[in-house]
Amino acid sequence: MTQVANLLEGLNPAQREAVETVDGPLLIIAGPGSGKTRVITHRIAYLVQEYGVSPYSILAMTFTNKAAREMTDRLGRLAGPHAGALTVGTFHSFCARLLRIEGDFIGLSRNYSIFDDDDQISAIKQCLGQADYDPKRYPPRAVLSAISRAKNVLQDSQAMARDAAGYYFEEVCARVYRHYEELLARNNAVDFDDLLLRTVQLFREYPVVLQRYQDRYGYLMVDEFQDTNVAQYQLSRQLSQGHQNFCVVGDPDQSIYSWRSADVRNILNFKNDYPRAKVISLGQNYRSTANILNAAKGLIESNGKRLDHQLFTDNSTGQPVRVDEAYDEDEEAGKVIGEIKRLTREESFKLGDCAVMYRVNAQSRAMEEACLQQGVKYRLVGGTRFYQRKEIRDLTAYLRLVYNQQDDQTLARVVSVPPRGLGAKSMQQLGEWATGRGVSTFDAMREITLASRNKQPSPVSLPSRAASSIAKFVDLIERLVAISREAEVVKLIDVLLSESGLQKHIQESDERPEERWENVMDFRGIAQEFNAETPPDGLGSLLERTSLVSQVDDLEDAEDSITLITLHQAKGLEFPVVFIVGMEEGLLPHSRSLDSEEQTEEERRLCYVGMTRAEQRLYLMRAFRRNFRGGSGGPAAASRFLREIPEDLLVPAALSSTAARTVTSPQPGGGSSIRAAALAAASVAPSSGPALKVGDPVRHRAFGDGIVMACEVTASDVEVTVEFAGGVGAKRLLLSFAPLEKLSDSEDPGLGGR
Ligand SMILES: Nc1ncnc2c1ncn2[C@@H]1O[C@H](COP(=O)(O)OP(=O)(O)OP(=O)(O)O)[C@@H](O)[C@H]1O
Ligand SMILES: [Mg+2]
Repeated sequence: MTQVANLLEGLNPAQREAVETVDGPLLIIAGPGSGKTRVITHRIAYLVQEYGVSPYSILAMTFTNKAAREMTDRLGRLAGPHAGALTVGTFHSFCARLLRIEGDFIGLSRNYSIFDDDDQISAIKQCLGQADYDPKRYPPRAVLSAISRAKNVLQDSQAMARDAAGYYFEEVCARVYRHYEELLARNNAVDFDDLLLRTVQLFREYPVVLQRYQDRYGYLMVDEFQDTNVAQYQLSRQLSQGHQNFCVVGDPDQSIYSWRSADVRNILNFKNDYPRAKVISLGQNYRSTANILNAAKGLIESNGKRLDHQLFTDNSTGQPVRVDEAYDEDEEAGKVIGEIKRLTREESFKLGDCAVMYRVNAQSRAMEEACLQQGVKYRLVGGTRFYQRKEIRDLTAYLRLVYNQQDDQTLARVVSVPPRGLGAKSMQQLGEWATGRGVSTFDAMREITLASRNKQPSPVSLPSRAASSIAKFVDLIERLVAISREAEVVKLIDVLLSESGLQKHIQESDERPEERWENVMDFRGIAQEFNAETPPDGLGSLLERTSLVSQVDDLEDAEDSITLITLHQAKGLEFPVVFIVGMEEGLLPHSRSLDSEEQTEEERRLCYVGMTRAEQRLYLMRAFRRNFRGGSGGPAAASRFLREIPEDLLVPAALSSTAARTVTSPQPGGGSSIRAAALAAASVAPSSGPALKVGDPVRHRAFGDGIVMACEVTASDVEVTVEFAGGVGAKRLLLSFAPLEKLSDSEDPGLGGR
């Protein structure tokens, strides 16, 4: 009994009510950090300890495996040895297990396989062929997405076809879908969406089976209910039909998965589907300081359609949210790491207290590198490490071969990306011949090419197609080698990308071509740093850097390490210190979301989720330039979200960067009064106007003297065009960063009046 008392003690009255409501449907809608997940875990422990409910009959669904693990951990502490008998997992893991046992009913044998992304795409390609559709007109990725959407609303191919009548693309997809179903069946396989769909179908067609699971699971709970899709909701309804002991917790303001067909309307439907449902809201946030909470609330209020609910905290005010700006993503990363080091040195924080969150995976690259340079351990949640991504490995393999043609290992990788008609058999023959003569594969290729150029018979008998492929390949590599000896690294990369066909290969790939190309451009941005070295030393240094970075896998699970994580994956988690990087228009909100208000609102919720992960410190960072946008590093305006946060809760942080890097571009740090004025103008508040006007004479630390030709106020800065004397010409500069000094009129360099 004392244990039960303890279970309830740590709860406020609303939470306690939720825990004690053990029978019937229960809907808990509440904001971040209000204890929703805590209520679920306590409720489970309470059911077991107070009511003697068998843990075997409790099913709790979470959204990610990580969340499931965290809940099991918390339950281990609360429910002790009972915890093992509980079923806690994601919808997908629950269904996968169920289908292993019951799949026979619907023709799936026990050893069925689950198709991953690559498998799915090649299956779709095959099906497009069977149905006689041109994959150029019907991109497999788009077809697969349409099929996935149909599956998420529980449509099989027939249902999809019925719905598609009159919409040509959908009709095509429905036909491909039918072939795809057959293919999956032939392979005794399912895809990710099928796990849910097939389980719901199984329950529908075999009530006996459903009955068994209804009997077993007398209590059902779902966390993060705002992110369930139709299939997940349907499955929960089936399971809870009889007893209706169904408890869901969620927060409409944190719904961030509509792109995966999650439907926040499930929360609203809940009240219709379960009219007896008790609704409880939890108003108190226990996670964050008042400043952090209020900043987040200020942001989310910009969303139009919201269920209004109260959210307050008794926590201390805490420090203001810190906002800082950097020249580019590397400086941004350097500043973040510098501040984290300071927090661990001067305050009581540990590395494990700190998390850095970002919108897209490509942003992890700069952070990973800064960690490495500074010897700070990190763990990357989800996502492949930057240098291990396929497109980056392909590109660096080319560079490595150009640097050292004796590397057979690397040649083997490069030779078929993109495919160039050199089959495994030819390569094997070639390899054997080379080994026999004790030369590298590339040298052997060179000999063959030389022979054919001199119209001599080939020393190895190869199909003529292979021989001509080899000659082309040798040509390509030799040309690149020549360039590498005289040109800057970036130039080499550019020629390589276009002439090897790698660029086309990546941009036309089926798998996230945009994101992959962004990664390549990000890599190009890194390479820029080595441009200054004499060729081919720059290439050598670049390669050294990349291999160093990819050799530190063992850092991954280190306990005392900072966490690098996307905003999407951060859902449900909490950290004492949070940095959100890349607060820029086009990134957060993401450019793909800008054409619809609804999607922009989802981006705002995503930012809200990120901010509300923070317990004590929150930092919002932006960079003026970001290399992965296309290598040129176009300037980006500050995120509108920064302006939407109440200004009095923010302070400029002016963090110092620890990154040891040589910068050739204009750098923050000039001490002129114009800079101060411009910084004020460039703060998160809308600009108060330029401190320079057209015609003003100015002096730049590097470019010399010039005249202001144009001033343009952007969202967060002032862009000035200055015509410099002495053959330097016109430059466009960001006022807040350019080391510009206004001259008195008597110092006019004499260009004026044009
Ligand atoms: N009554 C309470 N007393 C003390 N701490 C609490 C109380 N309720 C919740 N907490 C703590 O507040 C933090 C947030 O709780 P929890 O993670 O359950 O919130 P949540 O509503 O699930 O948040 P999110 O919406 O972000 O998932 C946790 O550290 C939790 O232990
Ligand atoms: Mg939670």
